[in-house]
This record gives sequence, C-alpha cells and structure tokens, in this order.
Amino acid sequence: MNKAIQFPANFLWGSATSAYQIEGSPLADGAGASIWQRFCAVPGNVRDGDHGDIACDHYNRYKEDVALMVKLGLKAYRFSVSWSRILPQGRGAVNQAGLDFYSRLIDELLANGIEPMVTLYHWDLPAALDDRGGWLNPDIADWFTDYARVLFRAFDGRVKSWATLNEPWVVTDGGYLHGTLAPGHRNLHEAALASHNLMRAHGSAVKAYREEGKYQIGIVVNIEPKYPASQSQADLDATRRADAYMNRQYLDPIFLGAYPPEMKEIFGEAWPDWPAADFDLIGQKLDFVGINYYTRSVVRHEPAHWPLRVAPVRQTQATYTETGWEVFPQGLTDTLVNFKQRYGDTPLYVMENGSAFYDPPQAEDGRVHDPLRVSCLRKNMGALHAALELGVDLRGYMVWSLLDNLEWSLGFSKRFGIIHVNFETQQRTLKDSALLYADIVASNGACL
Ligand SMILES: N#[N+]C[C@@H]1[C@@H](O)[C@H](O)[C@@H](O)[C@@H]2O[C@H]12
Repeated sequence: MNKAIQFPANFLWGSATSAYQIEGSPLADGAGASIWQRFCAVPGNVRDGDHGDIACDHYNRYKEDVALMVKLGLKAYRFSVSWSRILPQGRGAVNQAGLDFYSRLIDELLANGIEPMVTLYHWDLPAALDDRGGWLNPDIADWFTDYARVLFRAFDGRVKSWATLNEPWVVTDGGYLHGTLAPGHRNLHEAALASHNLMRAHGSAVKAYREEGKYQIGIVVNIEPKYPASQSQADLDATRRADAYMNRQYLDPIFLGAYPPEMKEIFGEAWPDWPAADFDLIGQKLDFVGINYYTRSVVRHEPAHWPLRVAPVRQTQATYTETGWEVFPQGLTDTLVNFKQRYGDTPLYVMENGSAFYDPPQAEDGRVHDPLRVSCLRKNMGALHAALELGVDLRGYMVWSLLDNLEWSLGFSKRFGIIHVNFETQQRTLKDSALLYADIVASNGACL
C-alpha cells in the first residue's frame, strides 16, 4: 500500500461472532433447544458430525475471551443472543438465567471499554417455534418482536447498537431452498414465504424499538457483488437475476418499498403479490445497515441451474479461500459504493469480513502463522479506505471472526478466526492476523 492510510478518528474497530458458533452449553441453565441442535443431531447434516455442544466453550470462558479482545485493543464486539436461552419455548416465559448470562457478558465488555453490538437473530431459531412452523408461520413476526422487546427492556442503554437479523438471504436460501442449513427444507414456496416473514419480523422489531429503545438499530445483510462473465445479453440478464436474488432482495423493500421485479422472474408462481401493508412495516427507517462481505462472483447464464439459471465462473488467476471464495478486495469497495449509489447515505458498518485458510499447527515460537489471512486483511483494509475516500459513510469494521468456531454445516473444518482455538484443549492462540489487526486498531490504520 503506497499511501499512508488514516481512518476517521472515531472509526469503530471490532470483531464478530455468533451464539451457536462459539458458546457451547446450548441447554444450560434452562435454555431451550434450537433448530441447530436438531440439525446437527441428524447424521450427514454437518461435516464430521460436529455440533455446538461445546464449540469454543464461550458460555463458560467469556471473561477469557473478553480479555483477549482487550489484548487486541478492540473497541467493539458484535455477538448474537440465543433466542432460546431467553425464551426456551421461543415465546412466553422468560428464562432469567439466560438474560443473566448476556448481562454478565455485556457488563464485562463495558467494564473493559468495549462497545457491545447485539444481533437479535443469527440463525438459531428456538426448536419450539419451528414446531409451530417457524419462519413459515406469519405469527413469527409477533414472536420475534416479543423476544426483541425482552432484550430491549433488559439491555438497551448498556447496548446501544442492535441488529435485527443476520443475513436473511442465508436463512432462506440455506434453510428453506437448498436445505444445507437448519431447518433443512427444500421448497421454493417455503423459501419465498420465509424470506418475506423474516422481513416482516425485521420491520416489526424496528418499530418496537422506536417505542422501547433510545439508541440505534439496523439489519445485517450479506452482499456478494455479481459481475457478468461476458457482455452477452444472457449473461447480463443472469447477473441481474443473481444480484436481485442475493443482494437487492433484502435492501430494496427496506429502502425502495418493493422487492426487485426479478423475484417473480426467479420464483414464478411461488412469489405472490405480497400485501401492500407489509411494505409499510418492512420499510421502517434504519439507523445503520451492516454489510457482511466475503467475496464476489462472476456469473453466466445457465438454464439448467434451477431456479436462478445462473452459474459461477471460476477466475483462473485468483486466490481462493478454503470455503471456495475468491479473494477480491475490490468487491468490498464496490459493494459499499453501490449501496451509497442505490440507497443513499445510511451509515454503514462492515459487520463481517474475513477468510478461511488452512492454519499450520502452532509453530515452535508458540505462534500460529497465517500469512494468507494476513494478506487478505491488509488488502481489505485498502478496500475499506478506498470506499471512505469515495464518500461512503462507513462507521466501523468487525473482523470475522474473533475465534475459530463452528462453521455451520462445515463443522470445525473451516477456520475464520484471528485467534486459533484448539478444540480439544480450548487453548486460544493469537494468529499473526490477530497481531496485525491489533496494530491496525492501535494505529487506526496508519500502520498499513
Ligand atoms: N461461511 N462463513 C463465514 C460466516 C459465518 O460463519 C457467519 O455465521 C455468517 O454470518 C456469514 O457467513 C459468514
């Protein structure tokens, strides 16, 4: 990088995790089961039969992990709350012990000068609600709002930054269309219905926050910019469909009052004309949008690939991560600038960005050397700064992830952490990427 980088003085540097991926003890102290406990229990659903019964044992080791955040100098920590710890049946009776855990975590963060940023839903739906249809039941907007109100009333003030959902696209594409994630359904109609109910629930919770809360609330979406493999009309149309399905599907109804027209083109009769009143609810004004960026995709028209009729085109000269994602920092800049151009100047946070690479065992010097992740981190910092220089109102960056953790159906096989976790001993070891990130935070980017 040839020019000293300076980020805004109050730029918020942090890290991100999610409850089921790190906490362990999923049924401790009165907690109810989630759909992810059920999903992991079905042989073949998760690589190597991995599950979240222990994970990073964060439920018991949270003070140790906060101390590591302090060691890295982090200013913020984005984490999610397990709905079924708070409401074991998903609705009704509150489990005070569940609230108490998150209260202890929040107080530990605040005592160490770290801002808690809470995600209400990061995929671990209470199993009891799934028994009632889960995201397919329109009542879930009220169930989610009731859950949100419990947290707003308990923590707002100590928590000043709330996000309703994490990556609604993954919830529906993985959980209801392709069945690769909990609850493992494969149904086009269900995917459409779940997606819309997620957005209704989001809007309803934001509306409730305006009655209950005094600080900021937003949503976190994954954005994967799409680039055409050629300028043929077929490939350009495929790119448009892919962008609508994965990216615009969730931001258009919030900021533009309607879903992209391509949704009917993709889903056909499985995509109804949703009630107009729903868009009044979904379109609640947000204080920020969180963007999760990992990669881009270059796409071509492929009639055989249902329902999108799109296929990715591998880039021969590129570096790919262990999750098969192209390392493409320019896509991060493009994503942030595209948001500004299409939706305006709502403040943005990069709420997840990182990379999974094979980490060599701990070296003789006691360190875990992860040069590829270090290289990616450096490149992504440049991409962030380019977006700032192009006028994007970017407020902060949360690296994914603080710890190696349960990578959903990939189990523990993919390591995204800047801190290595030995899952046999629970030993944490800072990787070189953690040391670089600490320098970035301490110098506000000037070290790059
Ligand atoms: N895969 N992958 C890494 C990461 C996943 O671990 C997070 O839980 C999701 O929010 C998002 O998909 C990104």
